[in-house]
Amino acid sequence: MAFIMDGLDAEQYDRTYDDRELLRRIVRYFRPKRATMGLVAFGIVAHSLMQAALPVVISAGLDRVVDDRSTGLVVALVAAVLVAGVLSWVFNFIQRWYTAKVVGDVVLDLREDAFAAVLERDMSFYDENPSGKVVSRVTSDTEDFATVVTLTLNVISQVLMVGLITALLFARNVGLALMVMAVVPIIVAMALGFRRIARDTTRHQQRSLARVNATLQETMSGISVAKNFRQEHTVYDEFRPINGQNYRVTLKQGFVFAAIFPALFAVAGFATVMLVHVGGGRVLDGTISAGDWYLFLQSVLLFWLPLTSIASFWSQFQQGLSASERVFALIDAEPLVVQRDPRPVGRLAGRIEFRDLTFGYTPDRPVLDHFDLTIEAGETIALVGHTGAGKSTIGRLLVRFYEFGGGSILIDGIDLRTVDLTSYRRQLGVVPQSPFLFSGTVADNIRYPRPDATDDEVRAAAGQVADGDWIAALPDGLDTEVGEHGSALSMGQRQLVALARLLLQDPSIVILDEATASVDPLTEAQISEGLDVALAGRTSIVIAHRLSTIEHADRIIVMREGAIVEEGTHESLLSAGGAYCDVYNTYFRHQSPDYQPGSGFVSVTAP
Ligand SMILES: Nc1ncnc2c1ncn2[C@@H]1O[C@H](COP(=O)(O)OP(=O)(O)OP(=O)(O)O)[C@@H](O)[C@H]1O
Repeated sequence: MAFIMDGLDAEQYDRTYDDRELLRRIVRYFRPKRATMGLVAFGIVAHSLMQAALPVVISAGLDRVVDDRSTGLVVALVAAVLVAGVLSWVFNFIQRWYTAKVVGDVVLDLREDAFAAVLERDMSFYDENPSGKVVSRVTSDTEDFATVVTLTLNVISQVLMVGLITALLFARNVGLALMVMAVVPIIVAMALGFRRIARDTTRHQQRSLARVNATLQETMSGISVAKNFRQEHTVYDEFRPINGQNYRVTLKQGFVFAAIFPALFAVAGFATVMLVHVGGGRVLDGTISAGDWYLFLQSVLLFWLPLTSIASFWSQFQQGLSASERVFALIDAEPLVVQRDPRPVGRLAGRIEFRDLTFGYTPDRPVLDHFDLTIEAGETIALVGHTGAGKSTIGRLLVRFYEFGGGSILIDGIDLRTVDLTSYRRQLGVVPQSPFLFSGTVADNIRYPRPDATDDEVRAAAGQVADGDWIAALPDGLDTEVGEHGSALSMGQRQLVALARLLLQDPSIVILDEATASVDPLTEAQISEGLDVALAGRTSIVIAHRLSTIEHADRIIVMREGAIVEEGTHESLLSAGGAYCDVYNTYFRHQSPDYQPGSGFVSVTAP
């Protein structure tokens, strides 16, 4: 059986709440909806009363008709049944209408809270939790939570009905009523026994569905790569076992749930048979009237149905409960990046110090180990080194996407752990290798860091990048729609938009991961010009991939395996013949204007 559960372990941030804690959290969402809940309660009580009244009216009518066979009595009985039926319908409608309203409102709130929590999570959270799984929590799990609520309200109504019928049965005939009651403990015991197993299978089912979602999501985001390499069949082969697992887990859940109803109905059916037998005998020997016998048989039907649904309710209730548990776990996930005593920062000069910094994405694999680096305000440094050396990691720690283990980062002498992240990040301009553009126009994207910027300010920022020449090449200028993720623009154009966005933001510190993708010489020149303007007067950390950047940098930092192995200017490092020369030969040599294939190597003389 173990293979069915492969990969369905709890996620790291999953919590297990006890039922009371969970219910307390759920109730908190309902408190503001008291007025509507009042209407629901009214509908429940009135509907239950009407339901219970029907067999009483008919039973009393039957006894009278037996004694007095008048047509008027039959007509009155029909009218009474009709009125009770219509009222029962109206109250049922009120109950369900307002239940739908309350549930809708609560799901709305819960989903907003879950989404707000998703936005708050650190980047490390997204490393560990594929976006598809997170999406499942915000969508289908909040939906399942709604089921809990609808079910709970139905069950309250059912309990009320069972209470009324029980009182009625005892009032009519204690002996028969006791016979009916004898079966109740058996049904309750069966339901309770079923409770735990239902919750476990349900939790597995939800996790496996989240796995399906995560796989689909990943496939969709990488579909162009898969098609490029003609790997559709591999993607399909990976999806099949995950989908198959969901099938098996869902089937198991179905079997578990399917077992409970027949078992409960068998017990209830047995009790009804006994009642027909004993009740019929009593009518024959004149101990009870035919009306009473009818009342018992009808009431018992009204009694079993809610009771069996209360019992089976546990299964679905558990399903919703484990869904809400997952949503609350998402909302409650502890942030790893914690700002102690955060204080807003004013305009920063931009002096950055990494002191004895230690960090690893996983605790057992440090990427930076006792790392030291000081960058002066306004200085431009170029980080170079082979792939995986830790260059991007430095930028990510500076943005505070991840929490570091030891040491400190100081900005203008202030410990980064004590700054208010909103005011700090406003002064950080981050340009990733492949700039992300949101759907909308070029102007919308430039305006992104400062939504209040005027059209003139947006135009001015765009005009500062390479004198604005690039705008003329866009079909509708700044009003050009960029398409999903900027797909309607070329890579070079996206970078130019990102630079204009940076200028509008006017940060003190820039972290720029230079694009590796090559662009045409004209765009290359425009980007180069744009960079000169964008970086001027700001502290800049450039993960450099372009020769012109390293040539213009104030200082080049050469990294290897998370440590600085060399630093200096382009000329000084070239003449030193050390690690930089090796990096130069690999990445930058061919970008020289005098480059001839197989030429331009500098000799590496130092180790
Ligand atoms: N999100 C992550 N989770 C786990 N390990 C990571 C993560 N990101 C990077 N790493 C690891 O950390 C190390 C440093 O990565 P980093 O991205 O900083 O290198 P880099 O020098 O910027 O490389 P590149 O030039 O290829 O971007 C690498 O060994 C990488 O595998």
